[in-house]
Amino acid sequence: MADVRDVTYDLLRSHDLTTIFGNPGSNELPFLAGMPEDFRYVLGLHEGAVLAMADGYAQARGGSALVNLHAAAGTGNALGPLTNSVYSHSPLIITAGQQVRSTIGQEVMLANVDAPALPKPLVKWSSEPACAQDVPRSISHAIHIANLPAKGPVYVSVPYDDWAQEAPAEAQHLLARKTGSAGSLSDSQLAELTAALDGAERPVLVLGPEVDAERANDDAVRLADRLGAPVWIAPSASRCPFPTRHRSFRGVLPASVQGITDALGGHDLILVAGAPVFRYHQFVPGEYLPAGARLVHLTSDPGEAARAPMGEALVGDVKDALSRLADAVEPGLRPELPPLPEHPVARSAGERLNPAELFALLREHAPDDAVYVKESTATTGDFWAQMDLSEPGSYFFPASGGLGFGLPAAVGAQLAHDRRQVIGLIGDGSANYGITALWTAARYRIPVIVVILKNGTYGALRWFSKVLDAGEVPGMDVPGIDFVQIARGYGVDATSVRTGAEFTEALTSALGAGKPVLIEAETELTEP
Ligand SMILES: Cc1ncc(Cn2c(C)c(CCOP(=O)(O)OP(=O)(O)O)sc2=O)c(N)n1
Ligand SMILES: [Ca+2]
Repeated sequence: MADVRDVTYDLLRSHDLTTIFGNPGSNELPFLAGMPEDFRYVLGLHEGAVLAMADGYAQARGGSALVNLHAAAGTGNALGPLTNSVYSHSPLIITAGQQVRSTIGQEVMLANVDAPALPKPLVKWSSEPACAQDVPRSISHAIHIANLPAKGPVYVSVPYDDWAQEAPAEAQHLLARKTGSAGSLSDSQLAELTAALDGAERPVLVLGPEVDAERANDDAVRLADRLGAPVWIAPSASRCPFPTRHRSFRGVLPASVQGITDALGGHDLILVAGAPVFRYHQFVPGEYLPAGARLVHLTSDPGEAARAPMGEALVGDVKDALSRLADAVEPGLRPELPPLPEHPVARSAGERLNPAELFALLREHAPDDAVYVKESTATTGDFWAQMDLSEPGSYFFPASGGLGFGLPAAVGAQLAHDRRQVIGLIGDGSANYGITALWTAARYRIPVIVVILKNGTYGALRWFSKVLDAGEVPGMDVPGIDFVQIARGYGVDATSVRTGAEFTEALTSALGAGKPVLIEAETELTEP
């Protein structure tokens, strides 16, 4: 007689979900007690770090990740980073332990009251199975719905007395289940869009995170080459969908209505692929589109298609659409674009490292296929101006701007990467939201490099208070944090640097260390 727990582990194994990111409580012990030998548990000391590590792991591996949290208190701690996962379309399978089924209504200690409602609207689907016998099917349901478009996190709460119950024989069918999406543009939709692109004087591509997530980067390059079109990354970029030294690359669009319209001025056809239209940030009202421009939006997410304030949208497989368009458009209709100018020269003026110089040194000394997980909000402009990113999966940023993603996600991404070096570029403000992930990196000897950009302040907010004309605002400075001592306290070797030469030496040593290393860089304050 197989019990619910055994069948559930078999189901998780059939979906390659054998790594559990978690932080346990009494409600979780009956599930974890039976963890098979071929599973591994990655302990995070705070559920926010647990969720963000799982998100970094899932995005880096291009698949799902399994999370196990402690009832309401654990789920609540994870909601911050979960705001990012819903917008990065991360297919996270989040499970949470629940009190004994018959006591939930009494709201006994550690009861997760109204559990499925707790993570909404930050999950695509959530459930607490109506009986123990439905637990395996509910988790199967969760796995499939998380991975069907538009992908996203899901949540299943399981009372802890369910695990030992006998599983229904028919649960065995779940182990063989497969689901997939077949949402491609029709031939007539493709033909109409091909004709529009061929007929456009000055088409432009705007690419978003889904292009990188679905590994459609090369398809986008082929389309840009055949169109002779410039390429922008959609605003509030959380991934890098296009090689940044390709002659078509024009940078990341500003996150304001009028800023985008100004940047796209003169183009008559704007093709947006794999991004919402658009993830505005600073409220700068203006014209949604340049005069005479037509916008067509390709996305797998009906929600993105429906909520956009302008343009036309086609919901389908973005990689399939870009690949078929690249085959169909007429090449050579427009002159080849000129090569890109060299990177701007970056110099540090005084006693502290200019972030642009730090990024230039990374470009020079880090592996070409390094993976950057960034959560330093005032240095974004410098980063994109200095970096040469060419491989898919090279860049991750919190998709909804919720801090606490970066440092843990860098740890999770490194756990997914045996070959590529992951480098976290974390602000001295952001670092504190997920700092406990340093312990996990040390505990499991995950060789991530974490660079703390220490300018002593919430740099982006200082800039934003100027944008909002808010004047002097309290709570902007974070002086006096010693990340070297903190890192060492969590078991991670660390060093502090102030010059380019010191940074290069520390980076080179960290690259060969084979263990987690933190580099605290005293940096100048710059603007996004
Ligand atoms: C969970 C959370 N809390 C607060 C903020 C607000 N916030 C905060 C506090 C920022 C400052 C980040 O400072 P930093 O040191 O990490 O980076 P920079 O100095 O480069 O801006 S940027 C920003 O949007 C947020 N986005 N997410
Ligand atoms: Ca800072």
